[in-house]
Amino acid sequence: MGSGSNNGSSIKLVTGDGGYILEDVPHFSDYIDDLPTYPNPLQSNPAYSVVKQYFVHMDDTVPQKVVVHKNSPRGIHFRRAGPRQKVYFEPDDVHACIVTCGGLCPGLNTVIREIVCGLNYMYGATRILGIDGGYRGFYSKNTINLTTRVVNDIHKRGGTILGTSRGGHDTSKIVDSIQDRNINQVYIIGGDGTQKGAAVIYQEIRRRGLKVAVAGIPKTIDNDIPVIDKSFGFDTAVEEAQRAINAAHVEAESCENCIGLVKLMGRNSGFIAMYATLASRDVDCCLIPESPFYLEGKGGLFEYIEKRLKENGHMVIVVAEGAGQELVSESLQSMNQQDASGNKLLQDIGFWLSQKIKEYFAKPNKLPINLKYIDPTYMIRAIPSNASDNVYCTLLAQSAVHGAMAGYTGFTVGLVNGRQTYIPFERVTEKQNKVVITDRMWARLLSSTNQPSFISTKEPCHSHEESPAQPLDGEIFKEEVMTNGDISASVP
Ligand SMILES: Nc1ncnc2c1ncn2[C@@H]1O[C@H](COP(=O)(O)OP(=O)(O)OP(=O)(O)O)[C@@H](O)[C@H]1O
Ligand SMILES: O=P(O)(O)OC[C@H]1O[C@](O)(CO)[C@@H](O)[C@@H]1O
Ligand SMILES: [Mg+2]
Repeated sequence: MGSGSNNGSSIKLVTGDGGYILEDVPHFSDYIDDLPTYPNPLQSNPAYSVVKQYFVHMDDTVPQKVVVHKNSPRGIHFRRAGPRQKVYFEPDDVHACIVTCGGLCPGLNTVIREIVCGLNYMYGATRILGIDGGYRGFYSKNTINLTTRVVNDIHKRGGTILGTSRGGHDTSKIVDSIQDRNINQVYIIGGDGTQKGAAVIYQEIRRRGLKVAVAGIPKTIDNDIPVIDKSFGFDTAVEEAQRAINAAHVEAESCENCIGLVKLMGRNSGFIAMYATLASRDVDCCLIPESPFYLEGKGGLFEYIEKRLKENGHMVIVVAEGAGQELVSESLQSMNQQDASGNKLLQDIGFWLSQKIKEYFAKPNKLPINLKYIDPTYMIRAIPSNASDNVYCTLLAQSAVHGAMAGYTGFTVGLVNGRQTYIPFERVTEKQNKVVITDRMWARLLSSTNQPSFISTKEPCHSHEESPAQPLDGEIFKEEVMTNGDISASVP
């Protein structure tokens, strides 16, 4: 076994036989000497002490890649999440806080609830503060006392009882507030931006030599966080999107030459649109940011709509909000506006597309059409999480609590190949997860909708700089298949 850190990266690397690499997460002992440890109170907890091997072995790790060839190196692993024999906090020492940042997502309240209940019921820790309204709440708002009583029913509600915001990340003010309040466990729930913010908070805490654990719980309705199998709330959102698609289908079927158009969320990644389409089977065309499309001419959207209406008398189109942004900018003046976090504000592709389709079919000799536009974007993320997401949120929250109690810090919890793990912040913030349009999942979608691929007949309307060329089976590349359908490739 060897250890060190990667070139140009701060990740703790441990190497082993057969090309084994552990991308480890930081621990208090990396920068604070001689900290006392205590036996894990779960050892005498009647619920857990009956579970054989309840504690995670210190050497347990989870491979990032489970599809391997006989000569493949063992590759990258992440530390397995779960309770450890020794903890770094006594129950009365713990002073935790929880913050939620970025957009809403089903399951936020469940994660908050389960952090509070996990700390209390598993570790006897009761001092837990809620930070009001995202990062800026650390230095501009009063805190909220979170007890098991306060959080008891919150998982049945959508949104976040703590409130959320974009922007306002002032690292020194946030860490000053953590230090002034004697907080020693910080649970940060949010998307890619939030995890970047959590990484700098961790670095500043470490620079100040504080015994404060920083744990991230990845949240995003867009499912754009890399490495992890999928983000919580995604399933719930896809399920809710079905209702809108179903309504569009019922409307479209009910009158002649009718088009039902549904806009779904997905700023840079079209996972919601893709999964909702695959699940529904009523969709004739799914447009996502990763797959450029065009309207006019051979192989274009209008030609396909005409064909489908002639064949079927109706059709359903699903468009992700980030799709075709270049097309919209070409015809409307692009304003290049950003939100408070610096995310590009999108033009309304759904409304624009509705207008364009109506204009096209209003021309002489074209089919007279009816178009029903449904925009359920905020509805799919403002609902409570479904049963499966509730369980998933519980496991994520408990994993975060176990990690912080065991002295790990600077980590994001995440499901990797079905196992709970601790992942270094850098791994989940270095890129965004996207639908790979040369992957089998997108091929499945194309074959289910029969839509044109919009590839090759015309120059793409926008480039693919961010997504590397993805090889299919049989090429000389190794491929890394994630359960969310992503494939990332590297030369052997
Ligand atoms: N590079 C960064 N460094 C520090 N803080 C950041 C960074 N990027 C974003 N943040 C902060 O993280 C918070 C959330 O970011 P953002 O609004 O991009 O949402 P997100 O976490 O990506 O969630 P989502 O995109 O799923 O809604 C904001 O308060 C923002 O200021
Ligand atoms: O709440 P806001 O700022 O309008 O956020 C909208 C964005 O947030 C997301 O839901 C991600 O959280 C995107 O899908 C969407 O573009
Ligand atoms: Mg984001």
